[in-house]
Amino acid sequence: MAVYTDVSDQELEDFIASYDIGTLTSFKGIAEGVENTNYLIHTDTSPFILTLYEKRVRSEDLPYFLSLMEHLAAAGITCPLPVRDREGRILRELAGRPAALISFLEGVWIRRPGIVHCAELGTALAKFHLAGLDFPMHRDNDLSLPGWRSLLEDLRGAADTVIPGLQDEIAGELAFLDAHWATDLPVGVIHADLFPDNVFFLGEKLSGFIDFYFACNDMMAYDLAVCLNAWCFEPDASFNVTKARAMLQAYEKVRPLTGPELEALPLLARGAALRFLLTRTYDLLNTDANALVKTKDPREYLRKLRFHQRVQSYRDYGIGSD
Ligand SMILES: Nc1ncnc2c1ncn2[C@@H]1O[C@H](COP(=O)(O)OP(=O)(O)OP(=O)(O)O)[C@@H](O)[C@H]1O
Ligand SMILES: N[C@@H](CCO)C(=O)O
Repeated sequence: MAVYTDVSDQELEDFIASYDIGTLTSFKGIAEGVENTNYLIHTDTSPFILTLYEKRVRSEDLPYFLSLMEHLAAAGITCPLPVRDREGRILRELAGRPAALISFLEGVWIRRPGIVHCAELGTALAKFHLAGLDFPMHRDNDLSLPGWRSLLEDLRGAADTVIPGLQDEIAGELAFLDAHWATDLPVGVIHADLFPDNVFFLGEKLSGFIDFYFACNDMMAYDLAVCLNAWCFEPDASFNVTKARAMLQAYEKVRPLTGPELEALPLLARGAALRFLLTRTYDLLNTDANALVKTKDPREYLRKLRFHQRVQSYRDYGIGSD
């Protein structure tokens, strides 16, 4: 997360007093992340995370995210739990923004995930997908094809100021994905942003997922495609097929992929790479210089996209036999 919205000491003290969680002892803004404002709160009972929802999160979607966390926790998936105030409300308002207090999840995120972390992720992601199957609410993925198209329009040619030629390259990829995008794969609740900074570990054991604010109903294999991008490339931009194999095999032990899901993986990986290339380019061009936030590099996702464009089959990701 980041800090886009400042909260005064008095506002925060009053806010915390409306919960039955003890007295506020300290709070600080968390600089990590790019989407929402997060504060780490300590009371004399426990730590909590206070989130103020910013630009990409629509307040009408918040009940979906917060209920999903409750649903997952009830199904045994470790994730933060929304805290209810004295009137039983989860969703509040603070400093003019929608806000919620959630429990603090123990663990740390892994800066350089190894094979063992990728395998843990595969298992946990498959369990998450199974647990989501009976979640009764629905939210479309607003960052799929139509969302990518409007992001490209919003760039109004400015992508070329980030990387020369980028605007046309994105438009070409979007036209390809428009013509070939998968439509009939198994769907369910997906996390849609499962980067290493959203997955906590205690030692080598995965301790939980955070940051459900892109969660939606979409193709479950698309979630794997996001993870292939976010977990299986090295800092020198090379693809680590051993990590991909570990992740996919662990996933399939819990939820085997169908033939069409396997066939669609290279296409889904291209779509996932384009999604983050677009949002990163957009953010680079539109982030307020005063916000306490470190924007992320779009070039990384352009390289990943080009890698997936060259992939011949899902076997290039380390699974299946010739
Ligand atoms: N429930 C939680 N328990 C412990 N730490 C948390 C929790 N939620 C958030 N954090 C901390 O805040 C940081 C940023 O959170 P988060 O990833 O949700 O932000 P974001 O703005 O949505 O970021 P991004 O979308 O870029 O991942 C995390 O890396 C973690 O340090
Ligand atoms: N995880 C995303 C930010 C949230 O959309 C990225 O690294 O670009």
